[in-house]
Amino acid sequence: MSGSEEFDVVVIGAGPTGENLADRARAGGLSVAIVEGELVGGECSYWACMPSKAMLRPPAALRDARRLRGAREAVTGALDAAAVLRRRDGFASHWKDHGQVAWLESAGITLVRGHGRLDGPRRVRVEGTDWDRRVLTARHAVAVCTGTRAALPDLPGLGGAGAWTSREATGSAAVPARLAVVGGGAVATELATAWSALGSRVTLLVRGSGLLPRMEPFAGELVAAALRESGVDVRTGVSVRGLTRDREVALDLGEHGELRTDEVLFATGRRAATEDLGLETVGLEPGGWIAVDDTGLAVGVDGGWLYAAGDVNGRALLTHQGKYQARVFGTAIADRAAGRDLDVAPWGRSVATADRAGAPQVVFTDPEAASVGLTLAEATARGLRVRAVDYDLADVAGASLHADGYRGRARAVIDLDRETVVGATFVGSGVTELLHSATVAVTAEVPLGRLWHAVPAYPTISEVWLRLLETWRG
Ligand SMILES: Cc1cc2nc3c(=O)[nH]c(=O)nc-3n(C[C@H](O)[C@H](O)[C@H](O)COP(=O)(O)OP(=O)(O)OC[C@H]3O[C@@H](n4cnc5c(N)ncnc54)[C@H](O)[C@@H]3O)c2cc1C
Ligand SMILES: NC(=O)c1ccc[n+]([C@@H]2O[C@H](COP(=O)([O-])OP(=O)(O)OC[C@H]3O[C@@H](n4cnc5c(N)ncnc54)[C@H](O)[C@@H]3O)[C@@H](O)[C@H]2O)c1
Repeated sequence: MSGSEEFDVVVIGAGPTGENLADRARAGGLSVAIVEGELVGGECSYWACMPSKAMLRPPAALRDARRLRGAREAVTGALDAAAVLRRRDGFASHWKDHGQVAWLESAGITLVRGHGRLDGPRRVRVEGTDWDRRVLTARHAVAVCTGTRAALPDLPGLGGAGAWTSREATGSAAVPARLAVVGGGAVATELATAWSALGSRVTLLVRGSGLLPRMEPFAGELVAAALRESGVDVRTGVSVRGLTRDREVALDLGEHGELRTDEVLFATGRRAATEDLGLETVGLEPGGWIAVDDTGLAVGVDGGWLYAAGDVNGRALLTHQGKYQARVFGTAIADRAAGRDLDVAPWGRSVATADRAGAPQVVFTDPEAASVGLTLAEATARGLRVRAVDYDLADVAGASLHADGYRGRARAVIDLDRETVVGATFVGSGVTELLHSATVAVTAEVPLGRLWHAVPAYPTISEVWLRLLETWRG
């Protein structure tokens, strides 16, 4: 089949960002087509957030029980890895997308399956499997929401070695006896944690000096110490020079010798999925991140019609930030189409200010690492006059009740001129749900004087807020 159809908005990529942007534009009264080349739901649903967290939660529950005298006595068996992976398969919807397709239909969004490419201003050419080509024309906007792919280093032997990316590492049905993980970011640390708990002997090969380099240094230090205690061989300052596979994989580590393993996961970052997107037809360079302004408009494209949201613009590679941008940019598209004024002052309705000032992240390692806003180093680099206030979470009553021998730490980064919190980091078991309180404090710019009246319930881990404020006041 071949044809040309017109919609108010055409979205390329139906991951969490594309779905939400389409929904907002539709809610604003616009007709919307969404183009998807693989599964509706994107990376997050099938090969990233959902399956990885489903693999991490059962081991975490088991660890929690084992950390409590009286409860640990009731834990008599071992983790059932096969059952964990079957449960994981359910959270990945068995890699089928009919649930999300039904949602698109209920929202009145037209799904066009196939690979989308820009074909000049406001036009998207789609190549499908059961028809040659469809051309979609957008009256108001095209939104690129194509996400990222794993970025692999250019190493001798990598192509033929059957190395894992995050896709295989979140989808494997078998537990490798030995697994090498290359990288030190969120993907590497979470998947090293998961596969180690499921029974693999894991070696973590980190090029830099520590883990989780985007967070406060103590986050990576605490996570590395716990990984080592759980049996993971964490090696820093190590680079892979090349690899070969016969029955097993041999990694050349240069002066650090050779490592033999059954599987190797490269968790070495992401690259924008823009290399085969027709960007050259609208004057942009293929292959890179698509830079946008705070309303989502692509920089360097005339006419105010091309938007990019989510991972593909490189602002914050997190599902919730992609969905946030989708809400903001989708509403801006509808407002512009209706001729309504935008609200572009910082924190206004039409701008994604939180990407730069208040993006939260939880890394679901053991201990969990949760952060929002700026680290001390980032705040200092931005020229802010700041002070870091630290507190040992083990000294909080709620934490000591949560686990025997609790280990963890908290930091608030205080803007000394405005007396507000510009960043916060919590590392410890059970801190994930604490993070949103910090996100509210940072994005609402709550003055410390008022935060003093926000009383945390006793005895919860949230009492760390009181301790941080007491430490600040001295
Ligand atoms: C292992 C792992 C774990 C993660 N865990 C978390 C987590 O716990 N929390 C969190 O917030 N973030 C997590 N992330 C990051 C998260 O997955 C991404 O931020 C999120 O998926 C980005 O959403 P998106 O919609 O922008 O892009 P994607 O989810 O990548 O979706 C893009 C969609 O576009 C489609 N597409 C691409 N090109 C085309 C084209 N030319 N034509 C048609 N369709 C196209 C793709 O098929 C895909 O469906 C994790 C990432 C990884 C790798
Ligand atoms: N829980 C979560 O929120 C979560 C979980 C996973 C991923 N994510 C997001 O997905 C994105 C991708 O995560 P990631 O961990 O893949 O990327 P990353 O960029 O955070 O970390 C990549 C790591 O690989 C290392 N590296 C890069 N090239 C290398 C090379 N050639 N050899 C050896 N090491 C190399 C880097 O030094 C770094 O430690 C991040 O933005 C992350 O926040 C979020």
